[in-house]
Amino acid sequence: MAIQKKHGKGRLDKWYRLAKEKGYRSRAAFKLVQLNKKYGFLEKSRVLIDLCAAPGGWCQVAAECMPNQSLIVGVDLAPIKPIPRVISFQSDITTDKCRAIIRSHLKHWKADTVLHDGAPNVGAAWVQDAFSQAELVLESLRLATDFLAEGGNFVTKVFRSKDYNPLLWVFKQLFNSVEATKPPSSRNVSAEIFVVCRGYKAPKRIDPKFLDPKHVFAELAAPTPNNEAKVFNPEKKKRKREGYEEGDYTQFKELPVTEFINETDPIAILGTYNKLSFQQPIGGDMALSALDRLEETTDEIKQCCEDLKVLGKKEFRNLLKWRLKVREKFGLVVNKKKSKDQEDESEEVAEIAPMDEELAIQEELHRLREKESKADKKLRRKENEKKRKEIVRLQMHMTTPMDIGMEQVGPYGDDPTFNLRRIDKAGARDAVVNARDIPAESSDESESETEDEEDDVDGDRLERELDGLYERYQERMEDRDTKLRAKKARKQYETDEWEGFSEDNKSDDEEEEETGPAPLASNKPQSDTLSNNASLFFDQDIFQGLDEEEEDEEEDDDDDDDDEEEAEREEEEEDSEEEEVPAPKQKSKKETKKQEKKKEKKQESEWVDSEDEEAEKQINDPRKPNGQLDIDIITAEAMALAQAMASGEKRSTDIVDDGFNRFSFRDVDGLPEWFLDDENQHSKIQRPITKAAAAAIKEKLRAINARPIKKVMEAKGRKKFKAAQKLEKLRKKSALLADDEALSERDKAQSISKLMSKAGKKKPKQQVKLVVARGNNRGISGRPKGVKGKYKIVDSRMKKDIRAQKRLAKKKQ
Ligand SMILES: C[S@@+](CC[C@H](N)C(=O)[O-])C[C@H]1O[C@@H](n2cnc3c(N)ncnc32)[C@H](O)[C@@H]1O
Repeated sequence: MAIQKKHGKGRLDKWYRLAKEKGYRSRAAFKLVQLNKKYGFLEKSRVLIDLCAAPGGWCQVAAECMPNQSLIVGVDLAPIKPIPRVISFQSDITTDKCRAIIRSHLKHWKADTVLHDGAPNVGAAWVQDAFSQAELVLESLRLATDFLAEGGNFVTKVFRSKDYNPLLWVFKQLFNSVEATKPPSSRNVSAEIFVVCRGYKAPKRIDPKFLDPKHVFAELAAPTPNNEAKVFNPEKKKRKREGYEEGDYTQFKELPVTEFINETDPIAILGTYNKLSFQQPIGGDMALSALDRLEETTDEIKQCCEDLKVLGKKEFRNLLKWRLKVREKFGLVVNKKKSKDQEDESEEVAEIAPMDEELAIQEELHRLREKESKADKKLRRKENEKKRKEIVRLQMHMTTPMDIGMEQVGPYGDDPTFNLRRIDKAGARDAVVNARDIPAESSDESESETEDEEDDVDGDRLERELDGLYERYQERMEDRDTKLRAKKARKQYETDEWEGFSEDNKSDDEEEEETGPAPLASNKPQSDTLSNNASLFFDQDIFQGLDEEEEDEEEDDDDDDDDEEEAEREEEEEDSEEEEVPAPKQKSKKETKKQEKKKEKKQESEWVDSEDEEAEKQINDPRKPNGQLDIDIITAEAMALAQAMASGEKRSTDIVDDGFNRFSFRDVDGLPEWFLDDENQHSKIQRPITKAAAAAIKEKLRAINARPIKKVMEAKGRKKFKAAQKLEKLRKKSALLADDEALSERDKAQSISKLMSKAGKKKPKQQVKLVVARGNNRGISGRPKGVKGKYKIVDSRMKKDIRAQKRLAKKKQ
């Protein structure tokens, strides 16, 4: 409050800090922010009166939320420092003078909203203190009825007391809708709630009794007690919910701290009072007057005493502990070890001290239990997360880089074999098992030579293993079904064109095929074209260096090429200028180097890199690596022939024999091309086709055709990408909302669900506006005047053309 002195440190609650941060003059500002968030009355108001406005937090919020050029008038007993866009003055809202000033500011305008956040000032010697909160509310309502426009809003603070219901009744007579709410920024310990009255009925005449405190808050005569009923149904004791005690309308209660030390029920004091004062009452205990000088009375304790309403559990515990210490110091607590007689003497202490200790112990226990359960939860969450990730990886057929596993189980997992459990294909696993014996490259430069030699030996072994693996791989490749290979080649071709957004789109078929480690080309496999197991295998640390080496080599290569060019240039220069340059020598050296490199490259190129290159090769080269012809069976004849061979009906020699027939040696010299084209269709042996072969080919073609075309895939990819982007945007927005401390949990949830539903809605398709090319639009090029968005210029000619086209189409049908 404006006059009441605020103790900055004592009110360090979240809203206080937020208000400071956002530049609001009071934490109360957030109450209006939250009320407006819920009811949205500020945005709709053009004229607003803020009664009891000092220091001006509500006025600031109103100025922020109301439309430009709105009229905001703030009044308070206390002065209000100027606020942009706000007219403020000092007056008592219960007086006619205040009414007149407001009128002078409003002129002929009516107010859309009247706000009232007044509370009778406590401690100051004002006459206005005589008013109770409820009376002040009624006064503000009276003022509101003078200025409110029909349909206007009245927002007021009320305290839960016995006057609350009569007040609500009055509001309901004057407004269409009356809702009581407690914004999150209002302290729970505070009895205040806010009543939002909307839709002022603006009656022509208001019965003065409605706004007269004497009538509104008049006590109803107590009904005559039914003593007979009492005998049979004894009265049950009800909890007192009326709010303030009779005759005690002050909100701020202060107690000398000495009372807190002396009293037998410290917890009740902490719950009732606002402040524990260190000012010693006249004639108080001298020893206690030195309380604030005790070393136990830390600054924190003093701050806690300043405002008990903002304290948390921890602070209360600290205060209780401090009280115990002080009591001990002043000899108010009898030590447990002391004799029983003494215990009897200080009856009160024996009762209270253990209670405090027990409280402390209980709280401590509770805290420990909470901590333990938190740790448990965290562990469980972590494990669940781990499992979830694993499942996702499995589902997506993603390769698991070795170091992901390491995260959880140490640098090499539980098992020093790099945990290659998943490589279950015998060849690969054997190789890995052998490979694991190879010590990892040591970064320690001071390793002895013998260790280096060992490394070399192991390196050779690794080479051998890789050779063996590759040979096995080649054998498997040869055994492959041609159908699957063609399929893969096609797929690979497609993925070359459009990779989409999924990390791994391999089909099950492909994965089944990719059992062995992928061949190496340029030593380093490309993980996105390898099978899971192969990628796992090549993800091992021992392969990591190879990449760099290769890059280095490439770089060297480039350098070599450059050097070579340079050398050549130099040679030319030498020829012309007859200078003595060791270029030829250099060149010969480099040439040999280059040749060596070429040789190496040639060897490497034999190691087919990945499915990608393999597929390409298969497309371009009709031969397999072993020299056999690589023919895909794509016709029913070929399939029938293959079936006959597979079932032993025919042998390869029969096929060769069949090759020699009457069409084998046709004399085509001098024949025209058109004739040959036609002839070729018939000048061949017509082989019988079996039903099964025809069905197999049909099925094959169906499978090929079932795959989406490239454009469809691209469109799908784009759609997926856009959806992902949208989702990401939404995620960011909702995270921002969730972090916004100014919003209540309910508001946050509402805003987020609003966002979601908005995002779910499809944008309506933009309508194309048809503009007829007549008048000013005749013969114009470009956008016609006054037309926004998509448009299409049409004319009568076009209409006729379209009609003619339709007629033709109909005729053709
Ligand atoms: C809780 S504060 C208002 C805070 C204000 N809404 C804000 O956001 O900064 C209550 C105010 O009511 C004022 N007040 C109490 N009785 C009043 C009266 N009779 N006339 C005018 N103002 C009064 C006090 O001066 C005090 O500043």
